[in-house]
Amino acid sequence: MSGFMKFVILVPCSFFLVALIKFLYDYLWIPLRIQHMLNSQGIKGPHYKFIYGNNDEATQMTKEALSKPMALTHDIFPRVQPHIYSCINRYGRNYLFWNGVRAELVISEPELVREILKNSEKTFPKRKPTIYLSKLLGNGLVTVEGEKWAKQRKLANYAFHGESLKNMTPAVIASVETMLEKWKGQEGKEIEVFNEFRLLTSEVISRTAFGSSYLEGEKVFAMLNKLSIIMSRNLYNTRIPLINKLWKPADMLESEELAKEIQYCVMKMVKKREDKVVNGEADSFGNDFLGLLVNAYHDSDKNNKLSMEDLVDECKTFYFAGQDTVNALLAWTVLLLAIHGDWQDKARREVIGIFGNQNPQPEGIAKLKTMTMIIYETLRLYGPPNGLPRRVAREVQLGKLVLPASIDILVQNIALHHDPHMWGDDVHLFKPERFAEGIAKATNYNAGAFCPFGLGPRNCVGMNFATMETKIVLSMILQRYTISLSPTYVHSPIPYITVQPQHGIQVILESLGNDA
Ligand code: HEM
Repeated sequence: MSGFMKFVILVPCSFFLVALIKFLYDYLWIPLRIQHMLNSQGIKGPHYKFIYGNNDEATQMTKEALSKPMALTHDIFPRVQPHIYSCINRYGRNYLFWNGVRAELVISEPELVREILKNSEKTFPKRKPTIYLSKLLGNGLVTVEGEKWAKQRKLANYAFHGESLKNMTPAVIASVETMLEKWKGQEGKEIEVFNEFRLLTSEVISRTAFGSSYLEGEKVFAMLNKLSIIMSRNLYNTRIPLINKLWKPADMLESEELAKEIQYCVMKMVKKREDKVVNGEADSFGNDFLGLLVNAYHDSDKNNKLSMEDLVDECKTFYFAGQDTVNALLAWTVLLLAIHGDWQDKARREVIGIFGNQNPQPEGIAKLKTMTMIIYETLRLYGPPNGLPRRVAREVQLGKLVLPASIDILVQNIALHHDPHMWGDDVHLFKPERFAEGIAKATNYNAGAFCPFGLGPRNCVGMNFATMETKIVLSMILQRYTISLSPTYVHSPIPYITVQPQHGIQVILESLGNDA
């Protein structure tokens, strides 16, 4: 064989060999080493399967669990996260899951949860978002890191706290009034409230944060909703090396299209704000959240400046997070009140005692103790199910464990909230009295045991806004109607980013004759 021929054969062979060794190192050696390291510290879990990890089992179990409705109980954990439920029962509260080739340490021990979430800025930061999540939220506040996060968080804190919240009350009330106006004449008939609350919460976030109406954001909401469904069905999707670079599945193509379209719609809204100032119709970009963002986009100080891309992502984030979450909370609370007439009566007595037949006002809202207990208990039973994702930035000690750098962590809040060791044998019953003396007492001063809004620096920036909105909506309904569950209701909680009622929530309202 000539020297040239040897060269032609040997060079590609050596490349192939190096690539193969690297591939086996990444996809076999590293996972097995991590598995051994954690197993030897007592962390067990289903075994690593080459490339796919445990994703196929998780997908299969979820499909099966969701294939039919369930009895009307609140024991939803085995249904909405069957794989996690079965692993916790088998391997304990902390176990190792293989999301493809990524090691994911699932944690549901309150002390460790607290430590992770309190140190979410540096030691346990957020993960790089999956492709589908980045299409949904981009570099918005939920996913962004470091200095950019600090800058964006400051703006959001300002827009959704204290005085700003008080100023939003009239817009929330006006949106509820529009919904209630539509309900007039529907007494004794069936109303599907999940969809009603979808429109309402869309209207509320549009008016309060973006100074527009639901109609203006309608397209954005619909597209974000589609993106969140696509993301949920790809939650346990394995990324196969190379193939994912060469071929894009239909879901990916659709997500890219939707993300482009959303960007276009949001930029149009921003332009409208800017034009008002340019045309002299307004002397500032406004004091609402969109106004603050547009101001930051025009800021000449580069420390405060926001790029157009970040502005669009922040709008996407708040349109989505501000609507989807409260929509689900309201719907499940109404279901629980419809089933538990005693708590419905207690909540109504409290509302009438504080507001009479008048619209809610901020000072009174702060006094709604029974309603706060009901909201906490609803969030415990039907809170967001997918967990809080983090990663380990560098080798670190967590409790007694030593964790290797760059593995992922999943704080499993649904497991925490449905844990009988923490909440007792009646864990699946709706008992708001658990929270009669506050969260600290209910959790035995274990901050990590109940965190529907997260914990630590990355906790929910919209928490006060969400509870204020929920309390206003429920107060205004309870002032006017009794709620009972329609016999047509089918209990089928389904996990998207929030837990949603698959077939809606059908209730029957009877007027109390108090048209406030
Ligand atoms: C019932 C309603 C809500 C629930 C249960 C909820 C839940 C959560 C949770 C658990 C987190 C922490 C995520 C993590 O640690 O990885 C979070 C963060 C966040 N939430 Fe909410 N949320 C709600 C309403 C809202 C509303 C109304 C808004 C906007 C107005 C909002 C905007 C955000 C944002 C931007 C973050 C990220 C904060 C950061 O990382 O600095 N949320 N939410």
